Amino acid sequence: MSDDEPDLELLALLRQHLQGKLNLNEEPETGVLEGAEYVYDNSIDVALDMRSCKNAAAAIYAQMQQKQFSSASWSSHELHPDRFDMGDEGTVAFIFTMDLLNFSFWSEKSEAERFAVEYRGKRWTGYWSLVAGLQRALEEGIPITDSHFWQNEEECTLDVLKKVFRSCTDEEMPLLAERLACLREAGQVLYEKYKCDPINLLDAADGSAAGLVNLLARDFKCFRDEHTFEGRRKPIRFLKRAQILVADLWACFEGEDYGEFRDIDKITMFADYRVPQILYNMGCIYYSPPLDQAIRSKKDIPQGGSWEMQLRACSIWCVELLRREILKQNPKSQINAILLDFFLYDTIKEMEEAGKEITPHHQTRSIWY
Ligand SMILES: Nc1nc2c(c(CN[C@H]3C=C[C@H](O)[C@@H]3O)cn2[C@@H]2O[C@H](COP(=O)(O)O)[C@@H](O)[C@H]2O)c(=O)[nH]1
Repeated sequence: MSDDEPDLELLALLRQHLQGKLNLNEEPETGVLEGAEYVYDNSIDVALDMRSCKNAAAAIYAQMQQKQFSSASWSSHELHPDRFDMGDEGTVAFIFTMDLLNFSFWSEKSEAERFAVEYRGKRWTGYWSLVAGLQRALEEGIPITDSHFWQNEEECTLDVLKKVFRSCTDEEMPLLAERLACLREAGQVLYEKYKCDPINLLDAADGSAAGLVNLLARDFKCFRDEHTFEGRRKPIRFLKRAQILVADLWACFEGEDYGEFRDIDKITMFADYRVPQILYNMGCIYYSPPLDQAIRSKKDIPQGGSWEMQLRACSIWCVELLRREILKQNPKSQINAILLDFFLYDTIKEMEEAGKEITPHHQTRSIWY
């Protein structure tokens, strides 16, 4: 659109504002917490144990203090991009690509046989296989974080994506075709609306975390993680990858530059398959017998079904209650849902690494988490 052409979308927004239908000065909301509480209030298969939540809040706070857990912990992971090495634009492109593809790494195979990426002399599984694959691809000269590449159907093929995430076992990364579709769609949307660069998306969000989450959900189908719950007219919004994208930017840039968001505390826990697992193992949430049995016997839990919706929403609500309890016990606490979530994810991974006896996470194969 040339400069002298009127921006019809902006004119429509201004007209609504002048008619009092829309307050442009109003800070945006994502609606995630409201939806989570609604599902929690209407859940029969997932419940919260308040006594355990109180105890867990105290234990978590003590451990976070002891570890001096902060947004700086993000960059301490050896595979996460170092923004000083990669440059600001390269880092934003990396994180955008990473959170476009940040879903569904779980495997039914053994540790030795499950999908794994070999990089820097180590075998990386789960989320870290994604990060390792991206880092390795860049080192091999594959422009995997460039949206022009994603749109090039001759160059960015399924075979190239298989190479990017090639496994050192016989198992391939799950949902590779779906991951390619996410890259294609994102490339197309960035071309149409954001001059091919996710930096322009950040500029459009104008420093609002909720605003950026809403832009991602509005413009990218592959970020629009919202689903109906038992006939409720308004969909329940989880927006997990849109939210973790904002959180990863905030943590990587330590709240400055491309990580500066005035309303970062509006971001909720990210409804994945790991945090519900640790909340269950801490006794904070518990399940109806049929759901408990299904998870323990590693049955597939259908995406979008009532059980899965309750699992995701009640976990968001549980982390919100933990955050409030921590604040009540420690009025000076600066812990937001992001740091709590990151800590819980890292903790369950450490427990698994240490061979601790933990019950399985729920198994839903989906592009949403
Ligand atoms: N709620 C939540 N979900 C998270 C993460 C992360 C990694 N975040 C890093 C950044 C800062 C933190 O300190 C972490 O080091 C991945 N996931 C999700 O888990 C699943 C992968 O599990 P597994 O297959 O076992 O690796 C998959 O759905 C993935 O999207 C998190 O932090 N919170």
